[in-house]
Amino acid sequence: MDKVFIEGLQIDALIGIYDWERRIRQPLVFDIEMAFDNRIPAATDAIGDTLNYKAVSKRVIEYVSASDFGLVETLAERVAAIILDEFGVQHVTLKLGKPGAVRGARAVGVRIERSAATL
Ligand SMILES: Nc1nc2c(c(=O)[nH]1)N=C([C@H](O)[C@@H](O)CO)CN2
Repeated sequence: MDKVFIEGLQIDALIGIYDWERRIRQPLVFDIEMAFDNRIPAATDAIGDTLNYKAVSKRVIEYVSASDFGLVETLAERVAAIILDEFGVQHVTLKLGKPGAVRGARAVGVRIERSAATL
């Protein structure tokens, strides 16, 4: 299946389990891959036939900026559900990285795969 992807989408959010983390905003980085049949927009050359990565990015930025979860697991799950529910995507792979959260690691975080069929 074809994919539409969004790579390295950086968004500042309130996230974390420690008291000091509840008082600051931290950068999060999203890599998102969404299954989509790109043959139709390729034939019509029409933006309306695409899975519009700008529209998805805008929605993810809006949601994550306003969120305040403790765990990256929770946030990743909610963002994946939004993509499946609101954009008619059948399958999504989402990596959520929290750079700088662990000294010595470039980033830590989670990678999840979710399907509309199993929601
Ligand atoms: N699996 C997870 N482990 C940890 C998380 C998390 O969200 N998922 N969060 C933290 C702290 O908030 C950490 O990021 C602060 O440095 C620790 N482990």
